[in-house]
Amino acid sequence: MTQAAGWIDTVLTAGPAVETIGTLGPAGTSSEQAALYLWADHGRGGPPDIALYDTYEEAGTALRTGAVSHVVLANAYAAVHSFYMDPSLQFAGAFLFDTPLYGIAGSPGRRIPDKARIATHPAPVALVEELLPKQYSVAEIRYATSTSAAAEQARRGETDLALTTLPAAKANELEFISRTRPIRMLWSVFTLAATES
Ligand SMILES: O=C(O)C(=O)C[C@]1(C(=O)O)C=C[C@@H](O)C=C1
Repeated sequence: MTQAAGWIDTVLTAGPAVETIGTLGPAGTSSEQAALYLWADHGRGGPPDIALYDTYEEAGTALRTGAVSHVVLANAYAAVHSFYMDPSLQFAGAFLFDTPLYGIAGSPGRRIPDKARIATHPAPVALVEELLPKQYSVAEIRYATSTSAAAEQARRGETDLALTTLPAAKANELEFISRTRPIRMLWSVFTLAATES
């Protein structure tokens, strides 16, 4: 079933201009794609100004210190509560946006053991069981800070495989060995809370 992407807009349109968007990197994450979508609809125009951080917490710090005007984060992120609870931050809106395709990928030509070490971000870990071809089983799950960081682990040979996105697989010259699918995801956008004068 397909569903159109759509917006819950509280202050995105009326609030501060979307000047710079901070989110989770490195390049190739779902978050980067979500930030590009946010920029396309609400950015100030011109080339996308997107700052990628190793963690969502670092993106939050960049928002609090004024290095970025907005942060976008996946609602599947376990610590999303820390953004909702922080009185210095303001929920600006949310949008439904499918992630890029996720699948299990490895370096072409590299032997995959029957029991494989697999890198993944914690949020989509259930997709490992869902997508791993039946001839393989999991020897070890190694958690990474993002789907792109997971792909980097597989490229460096620290794991046999990674659960990652299509853009991150391409950037790290990995090849999918499983079927792929997107994740229907709600994304939250935060700005700095307006200060009382
Ligand atoms: O690692 C990424 O690509 C992300 O953008 C993060 C993230 C998440 O934290 O939930 C985003 C959506 C998916 O559920 C999996 C991972």
